[in-house]
Amino acid sequence: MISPEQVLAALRNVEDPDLKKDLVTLNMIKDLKIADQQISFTLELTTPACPMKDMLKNACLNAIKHFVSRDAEITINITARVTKPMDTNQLKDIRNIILVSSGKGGVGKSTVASNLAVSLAADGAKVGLIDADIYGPSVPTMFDLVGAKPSARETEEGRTLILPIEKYGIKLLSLGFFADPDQPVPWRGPMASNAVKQLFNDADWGELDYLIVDLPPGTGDIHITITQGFPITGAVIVTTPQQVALADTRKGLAMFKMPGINIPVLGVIENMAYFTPEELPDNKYYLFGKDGGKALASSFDVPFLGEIPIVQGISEAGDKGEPIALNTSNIISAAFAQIAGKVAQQIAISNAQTAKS
Ligand SMILES: Nc1ncnc2c1ncn2[C@@H]1O[C@H](COP(=O)(O)OP(=O)(O)OP(=O)(O)O)[C@@H](O)[C@H]1O
Repeated sequence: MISPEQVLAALRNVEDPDLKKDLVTLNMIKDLKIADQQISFTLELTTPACPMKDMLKNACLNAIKHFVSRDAEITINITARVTKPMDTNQLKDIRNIILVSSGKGGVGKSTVASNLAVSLAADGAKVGLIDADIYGPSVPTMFDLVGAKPSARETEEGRTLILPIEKYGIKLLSLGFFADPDQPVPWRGPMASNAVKQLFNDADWGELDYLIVDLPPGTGDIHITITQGFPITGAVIVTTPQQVALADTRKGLAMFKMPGINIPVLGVIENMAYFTPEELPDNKYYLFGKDGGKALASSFDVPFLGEIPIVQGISEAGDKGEPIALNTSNIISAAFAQIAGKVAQQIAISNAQTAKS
C-alpha cells in the first residue's frame, strides 16, 4: 500500500530551480489521492506561463517511479496560482502590476506590451493592459478599438467605475479612449497624472494575475505618479540595438534602481534586434549591432529576457489591430510566448524574494 508520506517524501527530491526549494516545501502539491497503484495530485505552479511546466511534471513522475513504485499510475493536473509581491489593501484583486518602459520613443514598447499581454492570456492568465502613454496612446490601434468608449457602472456605495473594454481575453484601458484622436498632445501635467490614477483606481478590473502598464517613453511625471502611487511588482525594459537607444535605456533603467523608487527590474527585451525576411527566418542581419541589449542587461545585473527581430508582419498585425502573438502558428508568436514565460518566471522569483525580505 502506497502512503501519502511516501509520495511526498519522493516529491521532496524535486526542486523548483528558480525558487531553489522543493515542491513540497513550496506547498505546490495539492489534492494528493492514492488508490492502490493509482496516484493523483495537482501541481500548483506560480504562473500558468511557467516555462518549466513539462520539466517539473516529468521530474515528479520520475521521482515517484524511482522512490515509490515503478508500477504506479500517476496523474498530475497542472494549475497555477500567481503570486503577489506583497499583501496590500490597495488594488488587492490585482496580483501583479508590470511596467513596460523604454528610454526612447518608437522602440516598440507598445508592441511588446500588447504581445506580452496576448501571450500571457493565451497561457490562461487573467490579464489587463493599461495604456498610460500620454504622448501617443497606441492600444486603441493595436486592438482595433479606435473610437471605442468604455462604459461605466455605479457601485452600491455610489462610486462610478469605468469598465475596461475586453478584447482577445484582455481587459484594456487606454488614455486614448478618453481623448480626441486628432488632438496632438491630449494630456499634460497634473491632468495626465490624475487621468492615469483613475485608470488604476476607478476602474472595475476584477481579479487579475497581471496588469501590464505601457508607460510613456523616458522618465517623467507619469513614471513618478505610477511608481510612487501603486504597488508595482517590477519593470520590463524595452530597447533597440542602436547606441542612442541603449544610452537612453541606461537612464530609464537607472531610474527604477534609484533609492526613492527601487522597483525590481524584471529584465531587458531587445526589440528590432535584427532584420529577418519572413520567408528566410534563418537569415539574420544585425543592422544596428549585435547583443547590445544583452550587454546592457549584464552591466546592470538584470536578466536578459530575449530578442524580437524586425519583421514586417509585426507592424502589419499591429496596424490591423490584431497583435501578432494572436496567431500562434507564427515563429514571432513563439518568440513572444517564450519572453512572456521568462517575464512570468522573473515575477515569481521576485515575489518569492520580496516575501523573504
Ligand atoms: N519588431 C518589430 N518589427 C517591425 N515593426 C515593429 C517592431 N516593433 C515595433 N514595430 C513597429 O514600430 C512602430 C513603433 O512601435 P510601437 O508603437 O510599439 O513603439 P513605442 O516604443 O511604443 O512608441 P511610442 O514611443 O510612440 O509609444 C509601430 O509601427 C510598430 O508596429
